[in-house]
Amino acid sequence: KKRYPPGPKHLPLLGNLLDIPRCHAYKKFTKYSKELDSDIIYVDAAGQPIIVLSSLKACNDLLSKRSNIYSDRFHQTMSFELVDCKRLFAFQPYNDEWREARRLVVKYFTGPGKTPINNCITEFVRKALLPNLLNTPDDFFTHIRNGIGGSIVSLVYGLPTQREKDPWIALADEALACMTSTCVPGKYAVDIFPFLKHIPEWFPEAQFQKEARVGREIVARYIHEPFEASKRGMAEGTTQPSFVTRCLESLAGADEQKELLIENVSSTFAAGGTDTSVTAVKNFFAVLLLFPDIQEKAQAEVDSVIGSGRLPELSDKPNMPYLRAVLKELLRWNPVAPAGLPHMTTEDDSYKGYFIPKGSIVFGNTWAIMHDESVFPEPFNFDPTRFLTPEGQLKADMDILDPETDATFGFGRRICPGIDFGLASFWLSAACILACFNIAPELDEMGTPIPPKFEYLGKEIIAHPEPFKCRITPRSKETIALIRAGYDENSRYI
Ligand code: HEM
Repeated sequence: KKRYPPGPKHLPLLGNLLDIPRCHAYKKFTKYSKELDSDIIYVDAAGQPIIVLSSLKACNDLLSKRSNIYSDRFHQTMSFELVDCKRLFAFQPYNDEWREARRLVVKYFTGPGKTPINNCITEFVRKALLPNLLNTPDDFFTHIRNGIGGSIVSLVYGLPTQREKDPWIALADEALACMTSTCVPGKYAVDIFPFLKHIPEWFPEAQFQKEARVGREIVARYIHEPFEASKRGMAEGTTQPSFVTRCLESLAGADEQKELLIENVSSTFAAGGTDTSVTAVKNFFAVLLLFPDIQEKAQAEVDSVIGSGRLPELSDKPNMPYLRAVLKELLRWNPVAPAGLPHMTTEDDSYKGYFIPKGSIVFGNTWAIMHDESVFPEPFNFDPTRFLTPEGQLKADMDILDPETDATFGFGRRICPGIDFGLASFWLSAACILACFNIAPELDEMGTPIPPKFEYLGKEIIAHPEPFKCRITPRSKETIALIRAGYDENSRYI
């Protein structure tokens, strides 16, 4: 008899389907893992095996070291078929089409030659994020989206981007919301019982069909329209050099198949980076509000490194260990993608004597890994010093797990290809915000600070905070002048 990993008791047919919550499922998985004292657990979703790995070692052993059989994606009827995300390589099975897409990304976005990426991030922070925060601070959620998301869209498509309310970013936003909310495992009955996809939209309880139709239309527009606009701009000479223009030039005379590939890679890359990086920066605002002492200490470090008369640059990063530790702690304390993106096995396997069937959905439970008290004592406390030596330098030999490199960005062959981009935009935004602004709680009519409240609904793959309020004020006249000098107020465009 096959010995499956330990798991909660399950019902016949339904298995643990009724035990898996629709929100924050990773927390329930963490609880099971603790109760069963095992870093590998087995959950049965109406016959669909789910393996949850709750230690970095188990994730590395399986998702990384055996990534030849752990790199497939779960075929979710809702997102993959009904919303038609199958064109996006993040959702694609582990096959030649995915490999070809991934090769293009690696060629253009990773390794040496990242200067265009860094320049683009710097430009968007200085010409969009900072001026917008200065001019209309209450809309900071939108500004983060426009500043961070805009840099990715611009880098990929080279289209002129508006400093505020850019229509391409708005379209990307809408499409992302559809993608991330429809690919949550266990959320839709049609993912468990695929025959439900044949139910018509007018049928009672077929709300998912309406959601799928709306999502399908937006995702199709998002994949196609910016790509076509970029091609048009290339012909008219109005597009800046970008991933799309470079690919099309190097594949001159490319056939329709190759164009579809470039379109797929562009939209996936732009989508993969936007929500994640934007969420990390929103979480940074939350931390500044919650821990004013940390804000003060990080500001002191930034000031001491940049002196006066300039803004932080990416090259300052090695000289700001405290800020780096704050950002590591933020990625640990509140992971952007707490359960990562599920992988799937393509062959039977065994681990620690347990049988793992082919076709299992495999989660690397980042939340559990980052809140393991044996690795991070008092894991729910926000404490950047856990990454620092007593002298205030970053621990060199990271005897402790490093959230910048471990788990946060996934595992194995599917690991996030936007790590460099994500970390650079996160760091530069944080350093510039600290250099230019004080972030404080809102005041009530009596002038008393309102204690900040944060809510994470946990309904999607990315754990974004619900909108919250804060007071963002420039730190000095000098910072106002520096921000104003960095962009052209008379132009709508960046
Ligand atoms: C804080 C920032 C970010 C975080 C936390 C993050 C996290 C992740 C995670 C957990 C995965 C799943 C990996 C796996 O399956 O094991 C992923 C995949 C991916 N990410 Fe990121 N990411 C970030 C930024 C970015 C950026 C900036 C880009 C692009 C500009 C990007 C593009 C992608 C793509 C295309 C995939 C799909 C890879 C594939 O399936 O082959 N990400 N990311």
